[in-house]
Amino acid sequence: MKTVIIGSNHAGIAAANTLLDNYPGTEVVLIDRNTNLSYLGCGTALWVGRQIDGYEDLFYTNEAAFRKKGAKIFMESSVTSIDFNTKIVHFENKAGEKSEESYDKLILATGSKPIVPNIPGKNLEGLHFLKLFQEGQEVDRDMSRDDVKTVAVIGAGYIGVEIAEAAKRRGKNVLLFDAMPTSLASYYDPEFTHNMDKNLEAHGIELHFGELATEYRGDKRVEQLVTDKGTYDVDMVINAIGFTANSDLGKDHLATFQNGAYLVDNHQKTSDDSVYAVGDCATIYSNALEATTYIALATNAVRSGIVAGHNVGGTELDAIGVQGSNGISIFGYNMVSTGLSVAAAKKAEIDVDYTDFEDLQKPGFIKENAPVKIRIVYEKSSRRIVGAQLASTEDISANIHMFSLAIQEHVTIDKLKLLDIFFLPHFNQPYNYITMAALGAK
Ligand SMILES: Cc1cc2nc3c(=O)[nH]c(=O)nc-3n(C[C@H](O)[C@H](O)[C@H](O)COP(=O)(O)OP(=O)(O)OC[C@H]3O[C@@H](n4cnc5c(N)ncnc54)[C@H](O)[C@@H]3O)c2cc1C
Ligand SMILES: NC(=O)C1=CN([C@@H]2O[C@H](COP(=O)(O)OP(=O)(O)OC[C@H]3O[C@@H](n4cnc5c(N)ncnc54)[C@H](O)[C@@H]3O)[C@@H](O)[C@H]2O)C=CC1
Repeated sequence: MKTVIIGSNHAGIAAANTLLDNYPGTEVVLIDRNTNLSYLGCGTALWVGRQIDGYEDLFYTNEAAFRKKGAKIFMESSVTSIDFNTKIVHFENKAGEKSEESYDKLILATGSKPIVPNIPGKNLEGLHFLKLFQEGQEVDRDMSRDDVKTVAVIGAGYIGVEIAEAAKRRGKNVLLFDAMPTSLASYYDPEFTHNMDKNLEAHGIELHFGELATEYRGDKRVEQLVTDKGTYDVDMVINAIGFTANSDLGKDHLATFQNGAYLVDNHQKTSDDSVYAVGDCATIYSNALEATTYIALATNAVRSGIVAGHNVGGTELDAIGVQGSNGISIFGYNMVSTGLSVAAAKKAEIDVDYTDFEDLQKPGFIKENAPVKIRIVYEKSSRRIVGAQLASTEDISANIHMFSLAIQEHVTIDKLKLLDIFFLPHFNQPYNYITMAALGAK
């Protein structure tokens, strides 16, 4: 059997490795238009902000590794069209030479693309996006210019907040814009984002929330950013207002979601029996929403690639859905969340309650210690947990995995009240904040 995989980043790589490692004899062909594969975008801000020495270690595999496993791999080759009837993929390399590959099974792993603000001045120099490794390099180069003193970041989601920190660490004046009234509004409730906003301000980042960019102005290069509330002199702009699915190749043939992502079942199969879709170009099932949705995360890309790989290889494997668990660490302030915030639940018309608690991570007699804020969100009628948020300067990240499992397994808030949580003063308190928050639920 021959499988062609279009896109060899996180999702495509996971699917290819699953097939190559578990199904000897399977013919695998990978096609990608980029020069590199496996770039960990999460490292861009760390590298641009000089928190790590360089980008070299942000790649975890390469072309040679796939050749060694017996796969055919075509890099710098763009798939231009797919004939779904004859099962042939047409592609073109950078020299313009056209080729084709037939398939028995096709895995679409074409990922996502940044949403482009459609405002005047969008072709000026000094405007950036942050998706590809090469775009990270361009941002890094621009930040190295002495005449780039003020950087505007549009979008205070995960990419925006992380790159705002990086720009500040590079000594720039940083203006951070978002349409919403706080940073990270899609992931956390205001009681949490306000702390992050204070943290950003305390580190000198100028916040402009509830403000919409309307124009980039300049001669050749951007010189001003105009919003619905003011005009700002800037030397560089980084746009980070979210991703949308890159489904150009199959959107006329395959069923799609409202944002264009390929609709997939729990085997990652699309509406065409021979075609699978994985990662950022596909939908995902949310256990919190109990519905199909779109969540662009590398973690989901890898898991969906594994599921598709096994199903294509011949082993039935059901995806179990996700919670969209995520985390961020900015100037030492850590936030993690999973499932739905109260705001997200309201938007999805799920009637929820929540319980909050705040306490030190460890008993008061331990010197190295900091407060932790927790919110657990649960559905009013069923009392199932649908979300959790934690924030602290302590490393509270591992707590969120338990809440992810709780959402997946439909655990109620009441089940959490007497959960066996160990105590050791080096780590936590006997009256653990998870227990205390659960006990406080209405
Ligand atoms: C700056 C940044 C930081 C991030 N940080 C995190 C993080 O901390 N945690 C996390 O979970 N996620 C993070 N993400 C999100 C994560 O990177 C994506 O969810 C992930 O890359 C999705 O993987 P994918 O393989 O589905 O798609 P993509 O990474 O988008 O890869 C798609 C591939 O398809 C190829 N392709 C597309 N069209 C064609 C075509 N026509 N022909 C040939 N090839 C094609 C592309 O060249 C690309 O290599 C971050 C993203 C960015 C940009
Ligand atoms: N730590 C992590 O897990 C990371 C995850 N990622 C993922 O990569 C994807 C893309 O990241 P982001 O681009 O940061 O998307 P995002 O969805 O995290 O944030 C986009 C932000 O832009 C704002 N916005 C939307 N339209 C706007 C407009 N016209 N003007 C001003 N603001 C506007 C939104 O309110 C939102 O705060 C996301 O799925 C994200 O979860 C990215 C970086 C790190």
